[in-house]
Amino acid sequence: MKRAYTPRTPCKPRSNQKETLQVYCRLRPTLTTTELSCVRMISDSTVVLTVPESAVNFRPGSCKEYQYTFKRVFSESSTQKEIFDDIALPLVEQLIRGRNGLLFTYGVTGSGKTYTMTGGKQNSGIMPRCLDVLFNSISDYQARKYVFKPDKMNGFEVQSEDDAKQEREDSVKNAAIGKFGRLRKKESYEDLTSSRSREDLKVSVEEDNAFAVFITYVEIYNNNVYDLLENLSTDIGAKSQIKIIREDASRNMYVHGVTEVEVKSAEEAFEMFYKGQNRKRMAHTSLNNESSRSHSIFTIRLVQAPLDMNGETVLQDKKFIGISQLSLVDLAGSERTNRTRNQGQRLREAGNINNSLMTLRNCLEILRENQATGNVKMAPYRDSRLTHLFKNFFEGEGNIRMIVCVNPRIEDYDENIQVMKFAEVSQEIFVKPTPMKTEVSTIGLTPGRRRANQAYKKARQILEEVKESNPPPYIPNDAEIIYSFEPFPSFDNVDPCDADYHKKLITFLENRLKKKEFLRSDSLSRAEKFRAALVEREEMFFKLKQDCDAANARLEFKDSKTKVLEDKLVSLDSFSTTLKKKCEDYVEEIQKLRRELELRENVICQYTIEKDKEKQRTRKMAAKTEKLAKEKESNLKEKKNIEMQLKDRENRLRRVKKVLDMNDDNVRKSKIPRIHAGYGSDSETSSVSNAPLEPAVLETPKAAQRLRPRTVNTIAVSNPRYGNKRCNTHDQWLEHKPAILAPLNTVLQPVLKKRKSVTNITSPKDVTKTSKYCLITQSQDEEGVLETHLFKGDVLPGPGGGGGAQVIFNDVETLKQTSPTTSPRKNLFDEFNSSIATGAARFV
Ligand SMILES: Nc1ncnc2c1ncn2[C@@H]1O[C@H](COP(=O)(O)OP(=O)(O)OP(=O)(O)O)[C@@H](O)[C@H]1O
Repeated sequence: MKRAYTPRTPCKPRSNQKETLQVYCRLRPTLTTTELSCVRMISDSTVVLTVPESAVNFRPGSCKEYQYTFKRVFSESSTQKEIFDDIALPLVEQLIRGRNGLLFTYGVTGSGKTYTMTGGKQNSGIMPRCLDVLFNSISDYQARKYVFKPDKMNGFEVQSEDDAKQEREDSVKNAAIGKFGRLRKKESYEDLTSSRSREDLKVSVEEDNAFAVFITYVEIYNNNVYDLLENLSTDIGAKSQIKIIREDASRNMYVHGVTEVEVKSAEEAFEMFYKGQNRKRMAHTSLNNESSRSHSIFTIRLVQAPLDMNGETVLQDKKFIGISQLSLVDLAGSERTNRTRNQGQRLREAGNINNSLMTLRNCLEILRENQATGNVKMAPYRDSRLTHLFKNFFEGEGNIRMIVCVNPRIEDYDENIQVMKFAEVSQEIFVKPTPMKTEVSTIGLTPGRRRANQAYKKARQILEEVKESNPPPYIPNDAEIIYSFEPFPSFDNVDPCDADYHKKLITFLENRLKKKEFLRSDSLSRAEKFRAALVEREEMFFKLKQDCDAANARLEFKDSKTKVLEDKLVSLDSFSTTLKKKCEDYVEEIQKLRRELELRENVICQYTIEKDKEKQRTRKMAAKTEKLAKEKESNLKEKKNIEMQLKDRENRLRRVKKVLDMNDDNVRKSKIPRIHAGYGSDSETSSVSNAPLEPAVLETPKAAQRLRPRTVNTIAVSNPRYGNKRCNTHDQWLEHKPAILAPLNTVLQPVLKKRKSVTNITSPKDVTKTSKYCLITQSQDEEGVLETHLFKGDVLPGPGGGGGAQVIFNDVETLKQTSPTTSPRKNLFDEFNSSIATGAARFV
């Protein structure tokens, strides 16, 4: 076997504290048992590569082998647990002790880098196991969320409990709004966490410190840094921003503006990891179904700070904060493009991956050379984001470990050779450990204060629970446990002459003495403080007792006052009840009255309506009355006219009478029958009633004919002027009148000796046998005025001598009487009747 490359013995570290970069090799199992392998493990730390025929440097006939030595080589059958225990667990311990660590997997594509770093469901990789161990160790000593807060400049601040509480409440509200979405169900997080294999290991921690864990997850893709935990806007197609790498105040490199998530459990951290993993750029290539196209960097940052002297809250001083980080880097696989036959984007990605890996190799080579030769050649860290970000680690700060993953199949030989060479050389680089910032002794606080505080709280709780128990409860005194010293180192199998052991023992005893001294002085000062506090409490107690007595006296006084007030309250209560009752009665009464009022209002309303109607009727009546009054007035005027005419005629008649009187004698001789008829006005009536009437004698028929129909609206009386010469006592009168005639008695009746009254003429003989005819009609107008007409005429033989008769009317008389049913006229009517009666007596 020919050694192609003999690793140089690592350069002597300049200081004892320095360590070399540790490189491990892991062989991936072949897919099938028949698959040919070109890698062979010959010891725990050595592998041998056999040049296959397909290799570039294969020379026929020669069988070349290359041997490489690493810190440790893990065979194909090595478990994830073995890998973790050996490689990552020390890094977690160092993380808890405050030292930085960097672990990266390196190798050809498909060689098992992601598998080693993340693993699967049943075989958790390094990352979940690191989280498990970390949280197993610090879970009892975690600070409340947001007590430690990133200052956005790669550092942390410590917040007061109140501020942290406020921020917790705010974050709950923001989470409710749902801006920062949780993982989608379809993602594999739940599947992976539900039944994943967990680490039970625990590392001892500084109990008087409070811890908080923050995680970041970034990827370097095409030489750009992207934040995989960034809270992207909900807009469709929103892309994460390119982040830049900056140097902090302590000259450490960090990704500026990266999302740092505080996690309180491994599950929470794991959930965040898978959230980022879903965004990570993966692709299907001919060599790996799920090939990482970017370098992913998952960083766990552990922040710790001492508790205050009471062991209760974190010391509010930034300078005591200790920050350590463990970066787990899953590098993208190196690949030869002619083998992968990548094109387009995949080809560009491959180019970038290879470039950054090349830069990593260059930087480490220059670093190694510088350390070996003392040169100060500048390593091209800035050529790649990957080397730029971990510059501090490569320059010696922090612990670096590398796992070289090897797929032993012969197709990967050429690339594996390059990887092996680089990995072996990298082992020669030295790194120096970073000391933890916070040392207990520098703070000057009593160790064990967290436990002391817990014991104190426990004792108080016991006292609270059994306050009045007699005898007092037993309170366990944990002081010994709290302040106990570390046990003496074992003396078994110790060589008494071993100088190293002596040295260790002396150091141990010195530390123990120092601690004892510290505890004693601390105890004395505490005792002093306690005594002072006791005196102060005693004084306070005395003062409080006095206050209490005074308060008791006041209380008694107030009690008696209260009693008086209570009695008053009782009487007021009963009074109030009575008033309430009355009030209820009143309310009832009011309701009753209201109902009544409503009824009355309804009646009034109805009455008003009727009144309005009545008014309208009255108005109509008034109009009618007015109309009637006008009519009456016009009638009166007419009546007056008629009276005037009558008077005028009477005057004329009187003059005629005078003429007649003068020929009285002649008249008597003429034996003309006299007709007693009396009609006249009121004035005539009065004259009739005052003096006896003279019979009217018509000298000739012509004089009688001059009499015209006359209208009289006063009581009729017998008037001699109306005597008709033809109406002598020998004339046979036919009185034709209605069956029902208003009782006129003698008023309209001419005193006819021979008279025949009929209501209906049935035969002409009724007429021919008479010489005079009188037709009586009656009618009554609206005002109740009764008009009686008498149409008089002579009966003459009918023309031709056929035995018929004809009546020639030659006189008409009209009598108007007021209806006796109308009250104002009734008196007049009575007067008329009585006057008629008087007058009639005289005619007959
Ligand atoms: N030690 C192992 N035991 C069992 N299976 C393994 C082992 N290592 C890798 N594998 C399997 O090999 C396949 C490729 O592994 P992985 O994805 O981890 O490769 P990779 O180096 O990350 O590739 P790339 O660089 O392309 O991302 C996966 O299916 C993985 O399960």
